[in-house]
Order: sequence, then structure tokens, then C-alpha cells
Amino acid sequence: MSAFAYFGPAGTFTEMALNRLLQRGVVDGTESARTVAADSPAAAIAMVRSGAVDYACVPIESSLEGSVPATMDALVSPPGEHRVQAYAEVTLDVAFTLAARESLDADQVRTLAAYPVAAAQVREQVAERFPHATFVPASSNAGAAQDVSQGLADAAVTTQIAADLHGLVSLARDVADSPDAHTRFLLVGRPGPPPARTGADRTSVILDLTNEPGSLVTAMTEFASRGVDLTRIESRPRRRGGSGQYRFFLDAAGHLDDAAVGEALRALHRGAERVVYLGSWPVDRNGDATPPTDHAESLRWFAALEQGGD
Ligand SMILES: O=C(O)C(=O)C[C@]1(C(=O)O)C=C[C@@H](O)C=C1
Repeated sequence: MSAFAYFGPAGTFTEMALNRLLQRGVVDGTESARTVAADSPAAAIAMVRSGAVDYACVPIESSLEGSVPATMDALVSPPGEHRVQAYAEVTLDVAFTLAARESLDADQVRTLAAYPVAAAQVREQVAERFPHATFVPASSNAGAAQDVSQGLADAAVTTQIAADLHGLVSLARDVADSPDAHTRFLLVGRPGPPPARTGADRTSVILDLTNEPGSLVTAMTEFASRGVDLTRIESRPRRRGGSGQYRFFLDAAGHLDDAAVGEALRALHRGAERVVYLGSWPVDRNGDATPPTDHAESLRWFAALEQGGD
């Protein structure tokens, strides 16, 4: 049996994402899984590092709010600790339920408990439908429902599951400022062999670069010159070692076993101060993950030369 932590409590989108990953059987041990709620993405990942659980499911990227900083910072290993590695991803459509302890008119909603990432995704809709409401921060979408059930706010921006779990009444369903809002989640474990290449994979690395002109351009060129598409580039402060020091999170289309990606990573390792491999895994919703194919052809040509071929 394997244990899986998720950013909880029960009823978050992250729990739904984990359930989807378990149904798909993306790693060993999903048939008899034990799931554990954690207070934050960082707490879920810390449980992986300490060995308390085998995997953690965490949100990584929202289509409306961008990368989730709390998760990115937690993916960076503290000095002296092993890295963590992602093995799978799932993308969920995200629409929120606004719920209260009893049926309320729109102008009776004065305080609205919301996880800040969620508030940012419904701000326009809320201003239109609940013009007198002010957001008060909650610890997660499910936490918002819990707060309302305890009388801490008039209504919650939450998930339908969490509203039901806490016995709340829905005031509005499917609320989102963009109709195709979605969030991508990662399943993170301790280091191991990546899942087999599928031909539609994502590879992720964290780079610490020397602070000198052109170091980021040079790193990105290792991918570009090999025809590898970068699907996400983010920077975060290093938090240690003084202000103005950043690290870079790069997602590339392709797998460690795609020749072009492997070569790019080896070149990065030669040039960067530190390269942390975050894994290679199948892309859930494809569109931008096709690895370059011509590179394998150049390797075949080179191998043939060594054998005396043309
Ligand atoms: O609180 C939740 O329900 C979560 O799963 C977290 C989270 C996030 O942090 O991005 C996930 C999806 C939504 O975009 C809003 C919140």
C-alpha cells in the first residue's frame, strides 16, 4: 500500500486531482492507496521528503493565475536534502461554487471566504453578482467552506464537494471569470526512474545560474538550438544568498529519453551552477509537447559514421 498526501482538507480541487491520478493508476500502489490531507503544498511535499508518504499531489499552474508560487518554492530541496521528482500530471477544469449556511440574497453576502488563488479567478463575477461582498482569506477552497460552516464569513468561494461536505447551500455554481479556467496538478515523489517515454511528455528542471550577462539566454539556447520547445519559464527568488538572486524553472516538451532533451540537459549541467531534474512524465492535455524528431536522425547518422557508414 502506498500513501498519498494532497493539499487539503477534504473537498479541494487537489483532492479531486489526486483521485483522478489514482483512478488512472499512474504509479505503483494506487490500487490500495491511503490518502492524507496536508495543510499546504509545502506540507504535502515535506511529507514526501520525510518518508511519511510516498507521493504528494500539489497544484502547479492555473490558467488564470499562472504558476503556484507556494508549490514552486517547495519543489526546491533545502541544502543537504534529496530532490523530489514529478511522475504524473493531471489538468482539471476549475469552476467554483459560492455557498452559504442558508439561502441568502445577493446583497446579504457581505463577507466571502476565499482562498486567494480562487478569489483571483472569480473577482469579476463576484463584483457583478455579489456587489457588496468583501473577500476574507481562507486556507484553501475547502477551508473556505469550513470557515462558513463555523460562522466566520457569510459565504464561501469553494468546490461543490466541499460545500456538500459542510452542509452548505449553493448560491451560485460554475462561477469563473473565464469559462475555460483550468489548473494543472503534479504527483511528486522521491527520486526514481521516470515513467517510460510516451512521445507526448514534459521534462522539468530548476536552474541556478551564475549572475552574469547572457547566462539565461545561454541556458535557453541549449534547448532552442536542439529544436526543443520550452513550454514554461518562471523565475523565483532564491531566498538564500542575498537579494537579486533568482532561480529558473523550465518545462520542456519531451522526455529525458528524447535524444535532444537529454543532450540539452547534459549541456546545461556543464554550464549552470546547479541543475535539479524535476522529472519527465506524460502530458495530460497535449498540444505543445511533441519532441523534435530530426535529432534522433542526426544521432543515427553519427552512429553510422562511427561504423564507417555514409
Ligand atoms: O484549494 C483548492 O481547492 C486547491 O486545490 C488549490 C488550488 C490552487 O492552489 O491552485 C487549486 C485549484 C484552483 O485553481 C484554486 C486553488
